[in-house]
Amino acid sequence: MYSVTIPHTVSVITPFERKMAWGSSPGHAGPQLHVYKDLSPHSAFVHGLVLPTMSVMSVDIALGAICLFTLGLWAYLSRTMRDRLRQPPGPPGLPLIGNLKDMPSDEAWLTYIKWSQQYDSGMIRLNVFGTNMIVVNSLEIAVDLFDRRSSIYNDRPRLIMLNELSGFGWGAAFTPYSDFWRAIRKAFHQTIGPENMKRWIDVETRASHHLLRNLHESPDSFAKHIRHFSGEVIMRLAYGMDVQQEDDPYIDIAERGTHAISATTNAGSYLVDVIPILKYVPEWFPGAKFKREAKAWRMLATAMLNQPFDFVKKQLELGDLPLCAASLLLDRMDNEAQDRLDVESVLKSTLGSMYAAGADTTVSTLLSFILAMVLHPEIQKKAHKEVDQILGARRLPSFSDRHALPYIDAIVNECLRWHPVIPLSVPHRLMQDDEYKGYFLPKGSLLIPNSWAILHDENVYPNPLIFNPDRFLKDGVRNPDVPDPEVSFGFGRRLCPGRFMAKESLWIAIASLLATFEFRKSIGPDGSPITPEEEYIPGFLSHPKPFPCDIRPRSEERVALILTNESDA
Ligand code: HEM
Repeated sequence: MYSVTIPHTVSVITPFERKMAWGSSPGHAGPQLHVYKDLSPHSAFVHGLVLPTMSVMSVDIALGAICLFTLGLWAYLSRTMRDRLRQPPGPPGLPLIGNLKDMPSDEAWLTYIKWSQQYDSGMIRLNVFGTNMIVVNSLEIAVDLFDRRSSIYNDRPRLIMLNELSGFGWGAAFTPYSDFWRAIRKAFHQTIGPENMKRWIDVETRASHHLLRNLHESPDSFAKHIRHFSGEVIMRLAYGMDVQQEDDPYIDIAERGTHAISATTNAGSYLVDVIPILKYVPEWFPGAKFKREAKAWRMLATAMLNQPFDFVKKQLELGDLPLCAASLLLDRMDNEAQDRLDVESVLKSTLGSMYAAGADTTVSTLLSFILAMVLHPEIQKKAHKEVDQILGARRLPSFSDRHALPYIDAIVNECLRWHPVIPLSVPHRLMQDDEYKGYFLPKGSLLIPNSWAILHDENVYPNPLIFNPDRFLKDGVRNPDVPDPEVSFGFGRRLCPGRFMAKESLWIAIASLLATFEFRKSIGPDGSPITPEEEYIPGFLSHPKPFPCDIRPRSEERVALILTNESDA
């Protein structure tokens, strides 16, 4: 009844050998052709070796298919059940799509806090199309995983739209955990690490003076001036470039590049990140708009990476490159053996990442500062008082005043905490299976730190929704019992390498703005003040929605200070 075909490659093996034969050999791509000594019609059939005759074929196919299906289903269910039982709790989800329908579109961090309360767990597990996601809502767990187990919790997910299609793979924040990434981190440390920040004091102070002048000229364009401040600091510090005060072409490219990055990193924007095979859809295919967008963004990504670096090369040839991160790195890299890596790529990625990761983040925090000042005149008054005690209307602040202005430091901290720029921090990818507090965390899981939840923990920051710089002070000085909002800069080995620069730029800008300007509610057409809403644009990076604001110099003496400050001479 049966005809058995044994191909040339077939061998006869024992049950032990059978165990070893499945999937264990290098390069093995699936079941191999073997016939077992205890060959029974069905077992042989299941392994695809028997070509049955027509008379019993349909019955055998049906039986075989049922067996296969049952075995597969059993394996799938038992694995899923086992993993689910041992994984952190979370909404149950549906077959195949998992929690796709549960995923919150707006202010996701609030939904994650709610689930944490509902499931009484500091970590929540979600699954979308088979991708395991673990939202970390508690500082304790974040420290345990990202800091104490940092060697396995600091990779990044595969970002198809951003890295592979749009060409932003050079960005440090999106680079996998690798030697290349380590070289970039080292370059950051050598240029804007804590002991190097003194080098950039003049750059930051000068840009803050330009900010004051621009604001005096056109106060209604305050958002544009803040953006320019941040761009000016980074372009000068990274590439030694003195940018134009209006319409600078390099800032323009970098700005457009960062917009593209925001558009692609907003969670759920692109289906191709969930269904990678879509990457191969041709551009002309209906619905393949993402491919055409990616093509345009690739040009921006290349320009953003190369154009300012070409400027550096040109200045080097002319012997006219001032002290900047590029000049420091070129000096060091010449002296250090870095043969394994492409030195120029490391350099370009480091410098390009400064703008990509540093510009928008600083802008958002400064806009939150202005919003807070408009909403809380009493806090602004207190800040003015502190600044005036030290500076009067005689001079603008400098970094040497910092120790004497604790309230300004507290305002910077509160701006970072109140509306964290990245409320759900950049996802970290788990590099191997792990177990934590009895839970099984599978390799490849994406860990999403809920920075908002941690920075709004009532036990640490009472009344967390209220803007209150005093929470960081005790008897007028820094209260050591209240932690700095370092969490706003991320976690573990991926912790923001630009945080020292960010905090200094924020400090000098905020101190200078308070020394010279007053921020008030605008007056509406009916003559009554307009209270701006505390509303933020949804997205990966959180920005205040545009709001009206009346900005005026505090006195004529301060106008004189703004117009005649020394660093512009
Ligand atoms: C208010 C300002 C800033 C905030 C709130 C901020 C916040 C963050 C956060 C949350 C991360 C992700 C950390 C993680 O994955 O755990 C990050 C990464 C990063 N930041 Fe910042 N950042 C700021 C300014 C800057 C500046 C000024 C620079 C550089 C000039 C910079 C460069 C970077 C880089 C390169 C990364 C990627 C690090 C990596 O993946 O290894 N940031 N930042």
